Formats: sequence, C-alpha cells, structure tokens
Amino acid sequence: MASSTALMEDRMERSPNPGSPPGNSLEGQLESFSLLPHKTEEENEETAQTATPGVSDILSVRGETSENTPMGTSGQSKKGIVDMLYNNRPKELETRPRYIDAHPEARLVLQAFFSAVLAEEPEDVYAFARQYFSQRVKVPKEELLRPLVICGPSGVGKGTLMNMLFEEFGGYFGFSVSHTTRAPRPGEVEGVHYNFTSRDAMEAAIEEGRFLEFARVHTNLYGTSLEAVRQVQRAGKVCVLDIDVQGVIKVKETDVNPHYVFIAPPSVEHLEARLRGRGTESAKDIETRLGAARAEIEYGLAKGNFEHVVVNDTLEKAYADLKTTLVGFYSHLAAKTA
Ligand SMILES: Nc1ncnc2c1ncn2[C@@H]1O[C@H](COP(=O)(O)OP(=O)(O)OP(=O)(O)O)[C@@H](O)[C@H]1O
Repeated sequence: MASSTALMEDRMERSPNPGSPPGNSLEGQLESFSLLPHKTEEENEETAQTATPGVSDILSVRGETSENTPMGTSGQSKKGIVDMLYNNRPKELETRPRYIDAHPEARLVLQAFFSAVLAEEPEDVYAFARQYFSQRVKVPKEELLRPLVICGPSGVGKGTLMNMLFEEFGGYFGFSVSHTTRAPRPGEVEGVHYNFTSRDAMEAAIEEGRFLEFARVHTNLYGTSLEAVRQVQRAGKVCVLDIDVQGVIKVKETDVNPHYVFIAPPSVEHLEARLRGRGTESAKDIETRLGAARAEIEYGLAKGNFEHVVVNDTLEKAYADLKTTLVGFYSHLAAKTA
C-alpha cells in the first residue's frame, strides 16, 4: 500500500501527460502561487525568508527564468522542488487519475488564501485560516449543496429520524447556528450555540430580508439567517432546516432552494400516543400541538407542497424511505451507503 505522504503528494500533483502546457505542469502550478500584486519583489523576498521552509520554498518559486536559480533561505531551486514532489513516487500511483485535474477549484482557493495571508500578515495564521475558510471562500452558487427542509407535526418523529441520519451520515449534514437576542447562558459559546445579537441589529437584519425565518419567544427573538445556512453549505454540508409549515411557506419565498420532505404520522391517534408517550409536554400543550397538527398534515399532504412524504409508521421503514429519498436528492451520499 502507498504511504499517506506519497498519496498526498500524488493528490497534489501528478502529470500523466509530459507534453502538457506549462500552466498544467507542476512547475506551472507552483508558479501560479505567485499572487502577490500588492507586494514588491523585496517584500516578497522578506516574506519568503521569514516563512517556514516548506512555504517559503513554494512561495519563492515565482517565475524566475533559470531552472536552477537558488531561491529562498533553504536555497531550494525550482527544479529541486519538482524533484522533491515527483521523484520516488510509488509505481502503483501512476495509473490513478490526477485529483487536481478534476478539482481546479482547489488551486484557486489555495491561491486566494495565500494572497490573503500575505496581504494581511496575521499573527495567528490558524485563527486567520479558520475565519477565512468559514466566511470568505466564495463557493459558486451552483456548487453549493441544496439545504434540506424536514417538516412535520410535533411528535411525528423528526428528531428521531434526524438522529439516525446524523449517526449514519455525520459529516454530510449540518445544522445552521441560530441567532438570538437573549443573553448567553453560562457555557454557551458565540457562533457555536447561537449567534448572540442585539434586538436592534436583528430587527434591522430581518427588515433587510436577511433572515430565513424568525420567531418571538417571550421577549426575545430567535431566527435562522441566510448567512448561517450559507456557512453550512460553504462547509460542503447539507444544511438541515427543521422548520414548521409557517417556516416552509417563508422559505419558499426566498432563493434558498432546498429539497422539501414532510414527515407524516400514520394517523393523528398515533401522533397523540407519541406525544403522550414522550412525556415532555403538559396535557394542555399536547392539545395545542394536536390542534396545530391537523392543519399541518393537510398542508404536508397537499399535492406540490413537498417533494416527498415519509409516513413514519415503523421507524426502520420510515428511515429506509428517508434514506432512499435523500440519496436521490444528494448523489454523493450513495458512496457512503455502497
Ligand atoms: N416510528 C415510530 N414509532 C413509535 N414511536 C416513535 C416513532 N418515531 C418516533 N417515535 C417516538 O415519538 C416521540 C416523538 O418523536 P420525536 O421527539 O422525534 O418527534 P419530533 O417530530 O422531533 O417532535 P418535536 O417537533 O416536538 O421536536 C419520541 O418519544 C419517539 O421516540
């Protein structure tokens, strides 16, 4: 089996076609890291000298004409780097398709990140990278995975089914971080448990249409911002939106373009039994939920409102149906189920 380092190198670069144009060759690709229009050659030289040897080697390969001109503090030449990455590659990797050819966007993302680091020269590069990659990478809209709306009356089993889904497909799905105007409770972390914000700021954002849905609970506002959904999408995950029918109606007015799945109970009697069996609501609360459920089920089963209805009768059958539906929506899940 090939070593992981060898595999990584192979994924970074391997040219099956020795006659390919310079822009496609390893040298051409390394040269394309020279995205430093805001810096002079002297400044770049200085950056190369202060960076770690590996980074400086790559950054210092910037279009000099002589193949063997020493560059950077390590004196590593362009040819030396090419040798370093090309030589000793295990033979068994030769037949693999080149990853980078299928994903030219990887190079664009890294180039932009290097440029940003050199422009801003952050003290804490890890913190900078975290912020950069969570907020600033512009994924083309057509590349983003469509969110998933899961809707159904209270007690139908949405949470149960989503837990099963997250257990099997953990890294593929994510929830957006909600905003709230309430104060953080001990242990709650900004941006993790909630995005804590002021009432004025949140009302202004709602007014500007930057919220997908929101609700007033007592004196506070809670809601899902479009940006929070985008963050999950930019992380390459399907953003799950567990929302009620009112939320669905609002989402349909936006350009979020999710897939819509409704979870229905086999009957209202089943729903009532589950709500009572869960034992988390008062009798009065259960009545209120059942009252709302009838209209929600009517909306959920009406033709055209949802792409698919899962009837949560037997849990295993319902989950299998949900899974098949989701693999149909998101083809990349098939690799996980294979
Ligand atoms: N197919 C099923 N058969 C029997 N019980 C079920 C089934 N699915 C879920 N339940 C049970 O029904 C109760 C309600 O399920 P769950 O909490 O997942 O509902 P929910 O739709 O997420 O509700 P809410 O919207 O109020 O959070 C739970 O006690 C759960 O164990």
